[in-house]
Amino acid sequence: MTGRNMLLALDQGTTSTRAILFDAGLAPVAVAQRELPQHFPSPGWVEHDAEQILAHALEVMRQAAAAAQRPIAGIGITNQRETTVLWRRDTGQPVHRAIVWQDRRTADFCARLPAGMVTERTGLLPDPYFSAGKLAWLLDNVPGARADAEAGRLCFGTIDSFLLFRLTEGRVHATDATNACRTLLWNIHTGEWDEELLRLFAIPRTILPEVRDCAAEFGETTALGRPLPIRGMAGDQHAATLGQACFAPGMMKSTYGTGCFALLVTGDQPVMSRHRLLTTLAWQLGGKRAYALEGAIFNAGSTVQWLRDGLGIIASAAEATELAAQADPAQQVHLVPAFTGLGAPWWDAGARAAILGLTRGAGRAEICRAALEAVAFQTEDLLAAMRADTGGPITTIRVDGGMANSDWTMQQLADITGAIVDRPTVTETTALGAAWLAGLQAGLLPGPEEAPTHWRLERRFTPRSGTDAAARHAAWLDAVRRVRS
Ligand SMILES: Nc1ncnc2c1ncn2[C@@H]1O[C@H](COP(=O)(O)OP(=O)(O)O)[C@@H](O)[C@H]1O
Ligand SMILES: O=P(O)(O)OC[C@H](O)CO
Repeated sequence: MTGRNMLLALDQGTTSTRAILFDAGLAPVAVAQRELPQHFPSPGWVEHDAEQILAHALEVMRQAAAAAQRPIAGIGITNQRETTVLWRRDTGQPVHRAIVWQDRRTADFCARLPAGMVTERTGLLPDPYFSAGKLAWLLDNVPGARADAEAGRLCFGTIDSFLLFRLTEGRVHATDATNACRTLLWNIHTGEWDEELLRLFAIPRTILPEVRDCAAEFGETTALGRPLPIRGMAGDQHAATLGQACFAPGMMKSTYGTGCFALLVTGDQPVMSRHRLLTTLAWQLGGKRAYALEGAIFNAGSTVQWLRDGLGIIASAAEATELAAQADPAQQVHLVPAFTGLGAPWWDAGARAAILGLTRGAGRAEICRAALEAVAFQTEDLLAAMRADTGGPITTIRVDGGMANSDWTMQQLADITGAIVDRPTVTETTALGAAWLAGLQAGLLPGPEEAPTHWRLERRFTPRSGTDAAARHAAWLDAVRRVRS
């Protein structure tokens, strides 16, 4: 970076909202965070209070920005994807709580959709995970919403779009292409809202945001006490791909937070998956789209949380690793973490979690090992699908997210997948990617075609021989077969 300006990233995630101030070398200098309350009004339903998200976003951005000793050249926003907000154009007030990506209320509706047509246009599957079904539910279930929407009185958006609207006091109703491509309403081939899909979901065009590049002038906010430009925007997994500097086809990042999201960059043409992966945007810059194959696993770190809070067999996430390392290698215990069904490549909403292979000799250590190993096995299932879709090997995985802190788990990941696992020095890659986008737009950083300056290796995990990886993975697949609905 040639200037000395700073960059502010806002990472609005499923369980927390974080702001990170980055210095001129893209090193984090200040962090502020708030946990986000979750609402579960019915089994399988998950909601967030969008006003509370805004309040937390303002609070953490103000805290982090207070540490800035130089001018802030731009704000980058990154967010939990698919989560759906519908709000009044005149006041900015949401008409209902946000419906979160994990929410399954539209499962029956989605099961009736024409899967081939939806996948061909969006690269996605007609699953309740995505926004369009949630938006249709809001229009049909909030009194007066459909009439107000048709009269142009409502706005739809994902969290990025809602925050932008409010940060700019209603002047800008926009989103970026990576968030748009997760709605099930945006055509990944044309890069536009798709008329056929709008008809299928009965969505009035007037409520949709304008779609911009990930690095663009999104408007100015005065919410931090001085005018600041918003210059970057991307869904969190796409921002993490940029933060991991996965700029070339064949590069892959895998984020192990609550869930796990693996993106393999495939280049400037979409690779349509034949193995139930998602075809998605990696980024859109300078009007040009880059594509990726994505595998989404719904439960990764959340399984460790369940061991701690549900079963109560560990006191901290770190203890799971300590116990796993002591487990009896002769015990063949498997934990299939299908707490909310199975994501890619199975897409089985009815599957439920199970622990299999227990004997009287099995205990806490073996269950912890099974929980951590499940992450490696599930990643291998995604990699197998990616290899089959692209016809090429995957040699290296760049990892991040809370669970990537577990050295033992990362070594298992290398052993099971046969790929090198690289962990960078900055594991806040989502925020890093958003800051990078803002820096790019501000003209302070080079584009993806030039050698990245913001990625440095912290630790490399190399696959070991003699670990019976193939036999262990085969036993895992047998366990998955048993929990399928
Ligand atoms: N040392 C560790 N070993 C295993 N899991 C861990 C460890 N540290 C954190 N985690 C898991 O990582 C998750 C938090 O990661 P984070 O990236 O902050 O998630 P998110 O952004 O989805 O909220 C938690 O679910 C936690 O159980
Ligand atoms: O909030 P995270 O980090 O769990 O990410 C959520 C994903 O974007 C959902 O698709």
